[in-house]
Amino acid sequence: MNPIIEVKNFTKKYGDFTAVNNISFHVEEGTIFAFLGPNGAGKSTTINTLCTIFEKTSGTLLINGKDVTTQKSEVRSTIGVVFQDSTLDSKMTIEENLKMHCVFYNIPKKEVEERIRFVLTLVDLLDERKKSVAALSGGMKRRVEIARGLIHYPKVLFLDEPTTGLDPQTRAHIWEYILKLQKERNITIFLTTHYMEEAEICNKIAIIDNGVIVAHDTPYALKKEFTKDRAYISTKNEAELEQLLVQYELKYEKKEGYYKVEAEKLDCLLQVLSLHKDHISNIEIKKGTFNDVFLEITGKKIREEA
Ligand SMILES: Nc1ncnc2c1ncn2[C@@H]1O[C@H](COP(=O)(O)OP(=O)(O)OP(=O)(O)O)[C@@H](O)[C@H]1O
Repeated sequence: MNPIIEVKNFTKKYGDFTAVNNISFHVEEGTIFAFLGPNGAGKSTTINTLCTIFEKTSGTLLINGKDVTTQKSEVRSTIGVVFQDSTLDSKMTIEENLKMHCVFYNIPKKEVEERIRFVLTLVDLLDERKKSVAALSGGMKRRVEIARGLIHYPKVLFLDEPTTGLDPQTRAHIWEYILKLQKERNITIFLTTHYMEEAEICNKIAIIDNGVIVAHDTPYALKKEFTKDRAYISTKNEAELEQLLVQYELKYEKKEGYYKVEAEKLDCLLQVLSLHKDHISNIEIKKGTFNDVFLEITGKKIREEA
């Protein structure tokens, strides 16, 4: 596949402070890429530099082969951006906001109507086009922002926390649109999120912490490397279970009323369970989660305050 975003040895300093420290990664065309990290990790700094808003300190950042420092206007015509905070004019209607954006992008007048229809159809808002933005729900506003980000038919769409602050149902809808854009339009999506279940939907994830990329892979590979499945066993004969766990070299922790056992060596675990089956009062096997991946790699939860 073709890398549409290429970042090599990117560093960004604010005065003496290094916010992003020599990171490299690439994003394949037509994929969904998630940039994950705790507060202050360097996500916005990277996204803003890729979108030509901030200047890099050093390194190379290319979008569709164009340099974000020396070919700004070529890059801008290739990308759409949806920021965390709404930048819609709430005094105007949906349609007026989109028309204004067409002017910014020098879209020929004869194409404006067709493009507005196209992008509003994508986010299911065509019938609402005459509504004032001030009257829209948070989820609808976000959909208008996505439509606006697509009006110049970009190849790459940047979404900075596209679903933050939205209720679960609206978040699910926004995701339907994101997946539709990828599947039907082959648009590359670069997003930041702190919802783990969203990161798991993406094709690739880069985890950034303190300005450094600490992991970069598919959700499946990251889970495989950084999480462990566990069995939670309650028994009526603790002495026997402990003796079997030791005998079969299974790592375990004794908790209040149950044993937490690492389920990596599945053969051994099954053997222990079969030998001990008459004493087991309850058993549950839990898969490792993406939260475990993040915790394992960064040593902190994605949002410490959450
Ligand atoms: N203009 C600036 N001047 C000085 N330091 C800054 C500036 N902008 C950001 N920083 C610092 O750079 C680091 C990275 O910030 P950045 O906004 O990129 O993080 P982030 O991962 O997007 O965080 P959040 O999830 O909170 O938005 C932080 O320590 C931040 O305080």
